Amino acid sequence: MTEKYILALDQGTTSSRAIIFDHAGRALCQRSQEFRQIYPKPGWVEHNAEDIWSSQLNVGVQVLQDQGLTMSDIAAVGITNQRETTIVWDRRTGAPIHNAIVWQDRRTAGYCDELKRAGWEEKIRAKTGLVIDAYFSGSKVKWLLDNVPGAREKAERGELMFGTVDTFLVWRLSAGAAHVTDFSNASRTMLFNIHTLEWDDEILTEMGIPRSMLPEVRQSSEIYAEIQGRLRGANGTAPIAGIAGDQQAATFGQACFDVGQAKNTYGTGCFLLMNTGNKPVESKNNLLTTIGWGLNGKITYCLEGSVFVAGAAVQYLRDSLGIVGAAGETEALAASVASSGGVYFVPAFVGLGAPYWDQYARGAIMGLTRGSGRAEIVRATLEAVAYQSRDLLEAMTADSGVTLSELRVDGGMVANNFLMQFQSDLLGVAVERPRVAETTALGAAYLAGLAVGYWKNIDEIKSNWALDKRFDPAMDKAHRDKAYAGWKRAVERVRAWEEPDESFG
Ligand SMILES: Nc1ncnc2c1ncn2[C@@H]1O[C@H](COP(=O)(O)OP(=O)(O)O)[C@@H](O)[C@H]1O
Ligand SMILES: O=P(O)(O)OC[C@H](O)CO
Repeated sequence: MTEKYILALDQGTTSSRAIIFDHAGRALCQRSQEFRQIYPKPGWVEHNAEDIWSSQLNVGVQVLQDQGLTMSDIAAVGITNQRETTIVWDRRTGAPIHNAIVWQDRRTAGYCDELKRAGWEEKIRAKTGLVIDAYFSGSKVKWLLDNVPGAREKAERGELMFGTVDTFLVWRLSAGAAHVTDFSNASRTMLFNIHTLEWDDEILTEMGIPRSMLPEVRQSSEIYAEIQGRLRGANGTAPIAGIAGDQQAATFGQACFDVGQAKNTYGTGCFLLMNTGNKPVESKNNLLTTIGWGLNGKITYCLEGSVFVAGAAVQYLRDSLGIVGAAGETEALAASVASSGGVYFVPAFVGLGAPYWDQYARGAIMGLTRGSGRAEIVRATLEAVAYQSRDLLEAMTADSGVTLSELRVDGGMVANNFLMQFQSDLLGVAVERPRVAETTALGAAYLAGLAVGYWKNIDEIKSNWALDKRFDPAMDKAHRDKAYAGWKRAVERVRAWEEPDESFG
């Protein structure tokens, strides 16, 4: 039999990627395509769902061509995606009724405040594992139904479909054969009960969201549908057999299968997830309880800390301030000075996520003196990513009782050795960067491959994990605690800055 491969489609916030993996978990070939970010108003972030679709399809087709393969050489396709981002489309035409509302979008902050005032906080946390925040899909669906002319009536007539990006892609890739999502993505909607594993009627009623719009929720590793259309090829097709939100997929790709194992992903945002096993752990420290994956009829839960802006702050230096030409330049610039000279950058462009959950915080660069130059600001930007991750790890340790001996890392920013060393210094914990940095795509590939027997079990996968570089802490505790105390002061200065917008429209 000729060798088969797994195709992973990784639809991220800033780019769509496709990667072909072999049985050893090696990436043979990859393609990526950036697409447009749309900022219609301050605090609003949208994507054109057709850009998401066309960029994802293009890279899928290209990566097969690059390797001289067709779908018939692929054992299974795995899908992983930016989470929470909300798309509503017409069931009959397949056309989205509006741009996708991106996870970072804050337009529903006012409605979330209303929910809090109405006393929903405890109930939402108990049912969904989440805090009430504009981050999650539920309030975004409500906004679309309330604001797109005719949408609510159509939804009530069963003519509209809702999906996170995984759902939309599977719907399109299967030519409308499957309207599905997996447990990990459903757990990010604020509409899903993570204990009963069902959409929650009480929350749906409160938000006025008809159940008929919602996808069927399935395991993260099973056959959902077959690839159709342009990606299919003439000689046959392959099943879509894995779906997981990108952070959960990365946790799987990092082989964090044991309770207490954790990974931190440094992409547009930063996401620290710890495997807590088959029982949900309720956070006392403002983390989220979320579903890692559903596999072989069992749910694995995670605690998650989500930071909205990490690499996006580097993009801001490049695209808005123009003080670096490329993200990679930040490493040498940051290392060119011994410290940030007391400069702190709190990149709260869209408020603050865990553990602060402040929808109205806004960004600031502070501690500036006449000596604060480009290098200091660049260094403060990278340091901010590490400080935010320390915020998450402290909460995680308090909630789980687990003191990590090492932290597995991945995402676009881990190429930055300065950041990785500073992270280790600041945490006092070793930071381990694996050889395959594309662990998100790898996780989706593993989930798809497990469903079709390409890999036998997770033990086979565990042995694929290999270390690229380990960063050991080299900063003394007094120094690290002083630097971190400065960060905490800086965060206090930016909180509750923006005036709440009561208009919700
Ligand atoms: N060498 C680097 N140093 C610092 N930041 C980087 C570096 N390379 C990439 N980045 C940042 O990482 C992010 C891209 O990471 P990626 O994991 O691809 O993100 P996403 O999946 O969210 O689209 C961008 O925000 C970019 O600014
Ligand atoms: O696209 P990423 O990698 O920034 O991930 C986005 C997260 O899934 C948002 O929750």
